[in-house]
Amino acid sequence: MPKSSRYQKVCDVFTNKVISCVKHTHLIEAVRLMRAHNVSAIFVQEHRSICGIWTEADCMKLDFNNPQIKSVEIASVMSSPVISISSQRLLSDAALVFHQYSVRHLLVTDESALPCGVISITDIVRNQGLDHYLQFRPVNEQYSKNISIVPANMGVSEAVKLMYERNEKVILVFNKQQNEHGIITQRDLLHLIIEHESKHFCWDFASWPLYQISPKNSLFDAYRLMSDNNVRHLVVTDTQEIKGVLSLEHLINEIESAYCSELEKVLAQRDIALQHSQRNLYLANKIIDASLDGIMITQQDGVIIQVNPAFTTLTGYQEYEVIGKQPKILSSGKHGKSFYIKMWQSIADKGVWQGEICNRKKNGDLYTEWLSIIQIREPNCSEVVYAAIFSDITERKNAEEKIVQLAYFDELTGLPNRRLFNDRLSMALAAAHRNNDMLAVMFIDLDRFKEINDSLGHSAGDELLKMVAKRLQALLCEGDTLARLGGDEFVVLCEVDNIASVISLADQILNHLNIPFQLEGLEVGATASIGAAIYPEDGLDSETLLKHADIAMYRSKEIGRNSFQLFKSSMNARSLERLAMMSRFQHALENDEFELYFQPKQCLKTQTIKGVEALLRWYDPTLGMISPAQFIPLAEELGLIVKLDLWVLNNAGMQLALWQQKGIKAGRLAVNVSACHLSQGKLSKSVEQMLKRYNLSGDCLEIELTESSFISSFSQAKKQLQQLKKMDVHIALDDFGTGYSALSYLTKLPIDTLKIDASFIAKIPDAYGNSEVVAAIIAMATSLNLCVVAEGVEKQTQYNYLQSLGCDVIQGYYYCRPLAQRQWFEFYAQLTPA
Ligand SMILES: Nc1nc2c(ncn2[C@@H]2O[C@@H]3COP(=O)(O)O[C@H]4[C@@H](O)[C@H](n5cnc6c(=O)[nH]c(N)nc65)O[C@@H]4COP(=O)(O)O[C@H]3[C@H]2O)c(=O)[nH]1
Repeated sequence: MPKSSRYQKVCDVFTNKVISCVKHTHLIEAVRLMRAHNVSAIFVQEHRSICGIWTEADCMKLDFNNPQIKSVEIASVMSSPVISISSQRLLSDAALVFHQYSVRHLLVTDESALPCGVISITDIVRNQGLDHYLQFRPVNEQYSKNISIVPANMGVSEAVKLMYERNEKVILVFNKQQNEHGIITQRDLLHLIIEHESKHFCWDFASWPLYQISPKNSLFDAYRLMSDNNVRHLVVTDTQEIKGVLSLEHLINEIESAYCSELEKVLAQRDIALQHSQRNLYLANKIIDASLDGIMITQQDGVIIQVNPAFTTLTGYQEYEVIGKQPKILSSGKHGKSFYIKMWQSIADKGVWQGEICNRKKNGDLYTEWLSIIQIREPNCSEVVYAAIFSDITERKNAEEKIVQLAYFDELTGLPNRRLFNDRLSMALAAAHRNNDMLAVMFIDLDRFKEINDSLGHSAGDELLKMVAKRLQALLCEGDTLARLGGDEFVVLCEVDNIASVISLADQILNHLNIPFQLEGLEVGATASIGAAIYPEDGLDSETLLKHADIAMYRSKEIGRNSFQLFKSSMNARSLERLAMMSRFQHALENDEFELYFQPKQCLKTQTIKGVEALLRWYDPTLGMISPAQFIPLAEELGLIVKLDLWVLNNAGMQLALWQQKGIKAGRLAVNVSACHLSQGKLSKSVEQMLKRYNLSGDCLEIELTESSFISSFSQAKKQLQQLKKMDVHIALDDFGTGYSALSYLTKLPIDTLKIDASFIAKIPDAYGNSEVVAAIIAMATSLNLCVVAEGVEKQTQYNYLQSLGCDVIQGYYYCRPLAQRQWFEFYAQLTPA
């Protein structure tokens, strides 16, 4: 079908005139009506509705010999029922109806189904624009060749009968007298009804002269000739000889067949398109069903018309629960009106909206979805539908938040971490610079946190850090930042008006931390060392301020902890010293700059020497003599403590071998071993190798450990100590009384000796309870069959008192200071005169 007419409707081409008569109308009246309106069909009505149709072609069925033909009632010759078509249907649909019912006229009905006109097959064909098609068809192929020619004097009824029998729509009449041909058509038969009585012969009804056309002409020429002369038949003549008749019907048939073949093509294409779209629809539905994204389709008024299975999975609503409802069923109430106004504005402007939205599931849970809403305009109509496609991104959002949390916050305390602190510090510095403000950066480091952690376990340590964070936070003002930089290190950033307020804040912090914490049913005290640096006095940039606050904090530690220090420029030198020591220490270990000193111990009962403790000394050519109290923590920090232990063990072994050679019998040599060495499970192996290397028995060696060695991994420590005992090595518990003094260790671990910390000995004898503590320790150790050594005995009074308590051994300046090797040999020589 030509493209232009593809969407033409019946109402575009029909004749909006319905000529009708009632059932009892006589034929003659009906024919008069038809002629008056120049129509080829008349409708018959009964009770105001159309019940039949009578057309020119129906004339053929009449008996013209019937003298009553004029008064035949139309109802007896009409065709019924009448086929109708809506004026809004496409012409292509009308063509199908013509075809289906083999009729040439259809009654056209309006939107209220009332008759409003007629459409004939000719109307359709004329409107199909197939003129070009007629131009390429010669008359030769189309006309009726066996046309009857009857004599002029033949009775007209006879001629009609002949036409009916031969199924011819025209008949030629030859008038011999005039040597002229005339023609009678179906339309002429209508005249016959009217003039039935006055005319009897064919020639009386025939039209002449005839319009002629050559078989070589095109059908288009024939069509023009017919339209120009308002005739419907042409006689086909070839060199004056009549070959047949070409009627408008032939042209129409020709056009019709072309039209039908076009129509078939179009229908075939439509079938393919339909199959295609059905397949597309099938695939689309499959995809929608299989989609992991939730899909919801709504009408223009928002009513939900389709959802997919993923919608149910994500929202919890079954299909039947939402179809026909509005999408607000999912609303979380978290977005204001303006959110939805913007969303719909975007859809109206761009046809699409994408974004995050918080909705509510059927079970009430809130979830965040990534939603795309697409406006879809339905083809060939103004209807709009909306497709909402969404995925649940709650987990992703949570993960993102978690990432931000992890990136900027300390997981344990929830405080800002170093990164966030640095950001805030930079911003605060920029603002302080603009407004000439003063800022304080305060480093807070818990004292002896490691011991708490080691003795009570990591989870208790974590709990303590959380409680400390809470206490610190409670002391700060809004706008101040408290961050945890790691371990037991906290840092505060606050805007201050003067130095006094910094000192006051530090005091408050120290006081609040001094209040004991309740940790796993125990009261645990915590102190802190605090250092602060002030902007702009102590530094203009983050790095300098942090460094100076750190140095001040270290100074607090050095002066005895639980204190606060403001940065002073002189501190810088000390910190540089520490740095220098760090790099020197590594060098010292590699270059054997360490030396063992020996401090003998005395048995109080026999007044004789009872063992020796090996004490490490470091003499650096530039830094001078450095105390183990300084470099042991440094070695721990640098991860070199085990290496240092091995150096000591090896040198102790070397000494013992030498002493044996020299015949020195001073009892066991005690060696201090780090907690780390024991907890790594390497100590017994190290000792075994050393004893083997110097061919020594374990009995000549004592290992001094502090309580912290057992706490981090008790079972590991126990195993190690049992191994040492198997080698006959003695074990001493050092600094007893300073740690947690958990008595259970004394019974569960194979400990031989208990060393009372010098801090107790320094205070005895006194009236403040220290004497009682020492007395109790000695009594307990005796009852557990442990040897007791009192450390740091300097005075005669201490000596006497310890003796009165039945203490086994003393160690301290009172008996002997730690001695270098040569001095030690001399000391020993004095004890045993030759
Ligand atoms: N005021 C006073 N002090 C006295 C007296 N008698 C002894 N001392 C000192 O007390 C400390 C005793 O050693 P410690 O308690 O094991 O305490 C030791 C020990 O824990 C550690 N240490 C020393 N040598 C080593 C070692 O080779 N390895 C390890 N891991 N630690 C060591 O360093 C700590 C300090 O060692 P030093 O400075 O040598 O200090 C030694 C010693 O010189 C006295 O009458 N009065």
